Amino acid sequence: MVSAATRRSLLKARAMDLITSAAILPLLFGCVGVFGLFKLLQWLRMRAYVRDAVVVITGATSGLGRECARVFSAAGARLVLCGRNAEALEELSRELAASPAAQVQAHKPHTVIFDLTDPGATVRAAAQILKCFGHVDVLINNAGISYRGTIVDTSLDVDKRVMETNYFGPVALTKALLPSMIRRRQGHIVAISSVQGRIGIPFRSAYAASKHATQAFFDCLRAEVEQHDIEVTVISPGYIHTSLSLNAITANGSTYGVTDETTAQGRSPAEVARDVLAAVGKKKKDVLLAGLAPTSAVYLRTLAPGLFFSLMASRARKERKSKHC
Ligand SMILES: NC(=O)C1=CN([C@@H]2O[C@H](COP(=O)(O)OP(=O)(O)OC[C@H]3O[C@@H](n4cnc5c(N)ncnc54)[C@H](OP(=O)(O)O)[C@@H]3O)[C@@H](O)[C@H]2O)C=CC1
Ligand SMILES: CCCCCCCCCCCCCCCC(=O)OCC(=O)COP(=O)(O)O
Repeated sequence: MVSAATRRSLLKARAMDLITSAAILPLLFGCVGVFGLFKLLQWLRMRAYVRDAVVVITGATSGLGRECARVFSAAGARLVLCGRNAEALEELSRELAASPAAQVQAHKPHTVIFDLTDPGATVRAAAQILKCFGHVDVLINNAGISYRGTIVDTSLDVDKRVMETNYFGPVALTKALLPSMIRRRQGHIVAISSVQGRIGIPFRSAYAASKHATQAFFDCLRAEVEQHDIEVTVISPGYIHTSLSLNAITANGSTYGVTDETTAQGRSPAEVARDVLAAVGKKKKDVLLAGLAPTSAVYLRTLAPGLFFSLMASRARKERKSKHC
């Protein structure tokens, strides 16, 4: 014999089952569907923004720049590849022209060779860049060098070289291309900065200073060119597995020539390049592409500066001991 109370609770359970299957599940699928649709539309809009856009990439001969070239080419962009090594640029240009994406869209990349530390050459290069397709839609200021050394031992020439490459070069190129963007009321300027544009870590003074200057300049630019419908994106990655540490310069200006463990363990440049494409496609203003520790360090610098400075001092002591400097 089943009691009335048990029958009632059985009925209740059946009703709950019905509601779950009749309301919750369709609601859940609906939400997933709407989210999927939103993501698809976002992806389509991003693709449309980049397809056929004239994209200029500095430092395209290596690392992140080369991967950005591959990713933007696959997305259908018309590329102007910049660097100092003509042979490396031509090789990349041939590779991209032969890729399946180029077979469909037939955009052969242009190459422009110049050294960012030479302001005259940079201004002449800007004129050459504008001649390639008649205008620039997206400028990716990616080229850069890093540095390792103690401040006390570093010659001022080294500080200047890092600033010229990472700051004055991109600033000169941006200023030279900006008037044409303003006339067209269209354009997008990207600066590849670094986590070190947000925090200063020991033995990276010149590099961190150049990246802090980059962050500040492009933040000011964003505010000034908003009235002309020009977008500005600053991207601050953490470690990436590239030749950055190998090519870094030391206190006396010589090449460091070592791939640090932090660099070797960094993210793949192809993955970061896809994040750059997404940031551009979504017209993001400021993007920090870093893991938990560097991201926490950035917040700590603002919220608990005293603690951050103690951590950096202890990092300096440890590094000095391990490198006897
Ligand atoms: N790797 C990392 O851990 C991180 C890198 N970044 C940033 O990413 C950007 C790309 O660096 P990454 O790919 O890692 O390093 P790479 O050393 O692999 O590439 C640097 C690129 O910059 C170019 N370059 C250097 N100096 C000049 C110059 N004077 N004139 C013109 N081009 C120059 C190089 O060209 P050439 O072949 O002629 O030397 C090369 O193409 C840099 O701005 C760097 O600060 C940011 C965060 C982390
Ligand atoms: C989980 C809680 C952690 C609390 C915070 C602890 C503080 C940890 C300090 C982390 C410092 C991160 C430094 C990251 C530097 C970086 O990513 O730089 C990117 C580059 O530009 C690399 O250039 P480099 O020439 O230095 O290789």
